[in-house]
Amino acid sequence: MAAPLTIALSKGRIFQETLPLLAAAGIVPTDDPETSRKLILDTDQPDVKLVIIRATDVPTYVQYGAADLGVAGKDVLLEHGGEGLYEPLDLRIARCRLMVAGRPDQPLRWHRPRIATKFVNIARRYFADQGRQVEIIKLYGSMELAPLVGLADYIVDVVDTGNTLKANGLAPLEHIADISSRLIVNKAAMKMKHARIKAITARMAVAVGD
Ligand SMILES: Nc1ncnc2c1ncn2[C@@H]1O[C@H](COP(=O)(O)OP(=O)(O)OP(=O)(O)O)[C@@H](O)[C@H]1O
Ligand SMILES: O=P(O)(O)OC[C@H]1O[C@H](OP(=O)(O)OP(=O)(O)O)[C@H](O)[C@@H]1O
Repeated sequence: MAAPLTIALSKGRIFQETLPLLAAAGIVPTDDPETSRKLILDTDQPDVKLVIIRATDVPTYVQYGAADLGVAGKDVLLEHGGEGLYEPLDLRIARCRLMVAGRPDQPLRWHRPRIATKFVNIARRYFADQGRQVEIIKLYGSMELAPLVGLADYIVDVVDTGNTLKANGLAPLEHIADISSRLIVNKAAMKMKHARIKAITARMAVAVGD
């Protein structure tokens, strides 16, 4: 009898892009998170469940072993810190870049410019590494608004096409990191359920062309 497994995923782009990779590992959800209100989804394998949570909560569930596996953006993992997790596979999905952005025409506050972001740890580390003093303002979304209304001088956010920045008169200024989503594994589960997790990782690795 195989060890039961719980996999943490977020709705939206990660769920959609993870579906074919899960299928390659022989796991097919029998509930759809976009239409179901259930937070624990069944799969075609009776011993494999999916838990559907906020993207930023995925590393926390896996860190504490509430889920054995998860899929999380590298941005979310850098912000979380990665404690209690292994990150065995780059799934190469939900690709984007973490950038500093701002209004190209905006007069800059040279003394401690204000940075609005939901990635406060990443931003603090990035500017500290460069010896730049900044004031970080924590937001939970729509960061692009902050420079438009004078809340901040710059933002730190993910950028893909650049359309959101452009639509708001902002421009990408500095590149912090290339981002993609990663398979993450609870460290204890990696020991206790090693064969099962290794098999899933190997099949997903083939599917992503690793
Ligand atoms: N525009 C984008 N293009 C490609 N990938 C993106 C884009 N925006 C975010 N991502 C990546 O996809 C992941 C999930 O993004 P998603 O928008 O589903 O969640 P979120 O809204 O950032 O999280 P939360 O709901 O916790 O606030 C992000 O962590 C990031 O790695
Ligand atoms: O460069 P672009 O292609 O315009 O993508 C960048 C946007 O994508 C993300 O938001 P998302 O679409 O996930 O909406 P959200 O704010 O609800 O997370 C991010 O916060 C940017 O606003």
